[in-house]
Amino acid sequence: MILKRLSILNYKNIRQAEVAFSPKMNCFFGNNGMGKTNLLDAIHYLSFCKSYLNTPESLLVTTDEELCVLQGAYLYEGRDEDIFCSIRRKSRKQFKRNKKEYDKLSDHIGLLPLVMVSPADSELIQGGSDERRKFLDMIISQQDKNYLHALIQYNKALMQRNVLLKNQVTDYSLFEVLEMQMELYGSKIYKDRVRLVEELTPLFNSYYQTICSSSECVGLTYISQLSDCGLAELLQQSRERDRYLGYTSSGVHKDDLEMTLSGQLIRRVGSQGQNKTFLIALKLAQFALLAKKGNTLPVLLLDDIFDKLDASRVEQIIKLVSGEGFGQIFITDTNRKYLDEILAAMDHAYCLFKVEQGEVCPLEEDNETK
Ligand SMILES: Nc1ncnc2c1ncn2[C@@H]1O[C@H](COP(=O)(O)OP(=O)(O)OP(=O)(O)O)[C@@H](O)[C@H]1O
Repeated sequence: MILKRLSILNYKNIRQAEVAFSPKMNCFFGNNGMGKTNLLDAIHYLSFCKSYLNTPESLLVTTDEELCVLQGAYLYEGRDEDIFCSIRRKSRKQFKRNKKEYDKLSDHIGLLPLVMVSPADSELIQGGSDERRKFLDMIISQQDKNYLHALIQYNKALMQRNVLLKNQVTDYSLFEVLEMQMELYGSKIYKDRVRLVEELTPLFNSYYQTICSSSECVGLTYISQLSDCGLAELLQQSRERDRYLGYTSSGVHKDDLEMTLSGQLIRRVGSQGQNKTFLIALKLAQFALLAKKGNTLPVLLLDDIFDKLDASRVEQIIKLVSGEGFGQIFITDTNRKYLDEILAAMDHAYCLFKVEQGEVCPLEEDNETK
């Protein structure tokens, strides 16, 4: 899958842009705060109907404007796909595929697979378990519509159970109905997450070892109460405690993905460069898995990935992304040095852009096919 052209009207600090991309490597450089991340975020929005940075919709529209429009022209395994999105302040957004509006935005998820690596990923290590669950859920949802459906239904039942708990309802038959639904959808979510972590781990280990060129030992372990007990039983057992707490304390919404370096939690022992390497390896593993299981290669967005990495790790990453196995790549950096190294190592077509004050300018002299 390839994003051929992107047009942007009033997305954050990008007031207007019409950009044609290379099917392979697209590099963007510019000073801090110029709009490089915003550009990648707009591409992310077209795949996931939301900002990667979880920016509220009202803050996506340029400060003094009312309407934001994103339009992407894609080539998907030989056929054209046009994706259109308009966001108006204080109004429902419109999302269309080939001029037809979606009934449900969830129908769009997975159509345009995409993996983004961003400085904001540090939250995966430093943040709460919800960040890590979202990461797993987002990968599986891109491959499996039933998973996204199960997640939506599980969360609905969970919210309803929490309302019963808050209102101190004691009619257990009402709990039973909701707990049956949570068991049904929760056990699918649990099994799919277990399988994902099993599949991701060897790929992740291999990328980590390649990038750090040493034998630092890293690990991923999925932690769930469901590994010892069925969810219906857990929920029934915890009803009294949950009524006291006012929320549901057991279930797949409490699961976690443990991330370790040399057997210790990486958030406690990892250096900034080790954390960054860990996250890049994890995202490349995600890419490899989506590429293997899907019908098309995902788009890869690499936002400012070289900061904090030593020269040898940078060299390994440059080798990886300029080699085979990837499709279309968008990469940003504050200076051209690393981007030029990537372009020098490649034998494919590429585009190079300068991003300045929200304007995306192609550099004609570099815009050649080798
Ligand atoms: N809704 C908005 N309207 C106008 N400008 C906005 C809006 N939201 C964010 N911005 C501006 O976008 C700029 C940030 O852009 P972005 O994060 O893309 O920078 P960047 O080029 O990636 O920088 P860095 O190299 O520091 O990561 C900031 O100047 C911010 O004020």
